[in-house]
Amino acid sequence: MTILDKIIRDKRQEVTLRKNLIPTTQLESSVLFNRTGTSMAELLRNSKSGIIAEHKRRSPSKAVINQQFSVFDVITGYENAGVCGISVLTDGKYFGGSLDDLLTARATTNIPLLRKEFIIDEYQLLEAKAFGADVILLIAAVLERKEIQQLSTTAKNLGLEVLLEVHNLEELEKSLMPSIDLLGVNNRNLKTFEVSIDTSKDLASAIPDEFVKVSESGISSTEAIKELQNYGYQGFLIGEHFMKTEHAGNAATSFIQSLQS
Ligand SMILES: O=P(O)(O)OC[C@@H](O)[C@@H](O)c1c[nH]c2ccccc12
Repeated sequence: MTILDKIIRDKRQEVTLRKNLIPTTQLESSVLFNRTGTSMAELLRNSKSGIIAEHKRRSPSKAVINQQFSVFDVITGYENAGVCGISVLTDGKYFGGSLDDLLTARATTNIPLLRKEFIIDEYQLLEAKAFGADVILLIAAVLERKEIQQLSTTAKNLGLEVLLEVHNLEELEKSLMPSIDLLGVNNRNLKTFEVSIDTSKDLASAIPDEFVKVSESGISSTEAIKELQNYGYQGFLIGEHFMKTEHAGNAATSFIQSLQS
């Protein structure tokens, strides 16, 4: 059993419990439910740097990254750095995140927020909306085409943008559909944790132009970004490289400054 299989097995149990705890009617009565946010896809299309910075305390591949920061400080720092979007991990068991982190982030900034989660059920889309997300993640490695179709259509109807994540050509080919806004290539194999930005380069030409191309994971240099920009990437999802420093916001600031110079 891969780590990804374990995460999904646990996620199914968790979602069943959550559904019993908080009915959908309660999620729908959140003051955030009818909020219209800014489009992350649009910001990325018009940005020079295209950074999506991530709030990430720990991960199965790295254990602890940073447990000290407050969500408020990280989000404020990222906003001041000039990022296009912020990704907030909400999985508790493997990443130490929570929906409360998302809510705090929402209370802190108007920048588009991605709910970084293993989504397998429409209930999680309602949660995303109720806790202030603008974008949701769907991972092709754990979903069938039909599920991607259903979840992305529901997300769009809720006013959420959809970032679809793939790791190889097969996942990409099964996932292309009009209800996807952003196409993310994860440079990290979620089954083996191997990381290579060649994954983004190899898949670039197979991604149709209507999708905003996002390269995810393992990015730690501005050179890598410049290279990926030549392959048509407009979004760059960076977690560890910022979160492992003394001050995530300052790290993002100097990174974006050196990208623009
Ligand atoms: O910390 P990194 O290597 O910069 O990676 C960030 C982000 O891409 C990564 O956290 C991620 C990409 N896809 C995921 C799916 C689930 C959990 C986490 C992820």
